[in-house]
Amino acid sequence: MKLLTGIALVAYVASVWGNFVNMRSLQDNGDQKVENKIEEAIAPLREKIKDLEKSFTQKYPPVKFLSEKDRKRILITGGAGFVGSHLTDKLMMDGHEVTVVDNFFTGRKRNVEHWIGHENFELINHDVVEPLYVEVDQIYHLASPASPPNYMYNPIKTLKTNTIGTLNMLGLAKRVGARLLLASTSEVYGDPEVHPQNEDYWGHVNPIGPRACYDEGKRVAETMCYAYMKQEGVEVRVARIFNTFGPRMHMNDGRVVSNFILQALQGEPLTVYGPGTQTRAFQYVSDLVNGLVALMNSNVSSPVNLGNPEEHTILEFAQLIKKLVGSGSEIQFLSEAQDDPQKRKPDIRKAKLLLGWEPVVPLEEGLNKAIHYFRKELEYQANNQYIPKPKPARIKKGRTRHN
Ligand SMILES: O=c1ccn([C@@H]2O[C@H](COP(=O)(O)OP(=O)(O)O[C@H]3OC[C@@H](O)[C@H](O)[C@H]3O)[C@@H](O)[C@H]2O)c(=O)[nH]1
Repeated sequence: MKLLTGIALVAYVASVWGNFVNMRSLQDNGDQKVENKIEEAIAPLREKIKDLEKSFTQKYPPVKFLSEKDRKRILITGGAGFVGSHLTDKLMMDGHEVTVVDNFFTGRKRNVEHWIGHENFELINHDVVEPLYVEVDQIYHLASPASPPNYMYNPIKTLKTNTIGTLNMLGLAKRVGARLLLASTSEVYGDPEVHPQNEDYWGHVNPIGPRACYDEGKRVAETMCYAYMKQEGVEVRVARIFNTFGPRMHMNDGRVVSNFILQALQGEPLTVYGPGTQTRAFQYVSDLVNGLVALMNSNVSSPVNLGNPEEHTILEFAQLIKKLVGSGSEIQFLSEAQDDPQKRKPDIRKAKLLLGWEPVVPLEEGLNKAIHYFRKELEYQANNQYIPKPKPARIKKGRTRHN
């Protein structure tokens, strides 16, 4: 009897336990399902938090470490512009401390935004027409509108930037003992009677034509450099920059490369001014930047041409861009721009001999990079519903403001 009762009791306890275990596992399964549902719901939130964390921890392009002795404090005027921002990238990545000064007339914060917050980088919104007080070892003086439509838009401002602005920067160089490199231009040769142009050629410039604000502005800027060198002992370098192109040219720049690429990409006619027989030679921006740095750090104080000597007519150039874009755009011939230089090609023997520099990026390779850049820009602008049309190199009617 006792045995039977014991067996019944054990059986009862076992069945109660079994039920309990079953219930627990049912409950566990339920809990698991709820947990899975919650996990599913919060997974996208977790991803969002990860993205936010990433955007807070700013990542910079890789920067070399330079010892105190080798690290220079470098000022770049116009450093948020097309050429200036590529120069900023190179000098930052080489490990220097870079201060960019720009008044954002043609420069854009976007061009240097990837450095904002970096301990070696500083961005100052300042117009070089006003004096500037900073402690630096080298000054790359690039500030000036450079495309004909931009520099003709406000000729008085262009003159002030190239004259007063250059005086201010030379004054700064003198005060702090810095070396100054002036970004001069092939436009100092005007509509040249010597071909190709070497540094000894004095040029052929119309002093009262529409281009004079820039051409003469840069010529007097060169004069100022050598006056400060002779009279005050300031170390100067003068780069005569020939036509340059590449990513970060402004959509509205109005120079031939950006105009043709944008027109070809949008299926619009490529606007050739005049018959298209005028010639130019185009260098890719990275070649120019390497040349500028080589010149700054050389002992060559006389002017040096920096450009790619591969010369093409503007019509050939239009056809090449059409081909590379794969565009069906027509070529449209418009009236000739006043005082447009008819031939231009740099003689770069001096740069080769004294700096060991010459361009290395083939034209088509550079153009493909620029085309890729402008294609992306168009997509970006389309998403923002705004596509600026390139301005033609015509003088604007009416009064412009200058300050
Ligand atoms: O849409 C266009 C734009 C320009 N052009 C022509 O293409 C040639 C090149 O014109 P750009 O405006 O690109 O440049 P430019 O050679 O006139 O001036 C440039 O010279 C060297 C640099 O210092 C400066 O960046 C800039 O002043 C000119 O003959 C111009 O008339 C066109 O045929 N169609």
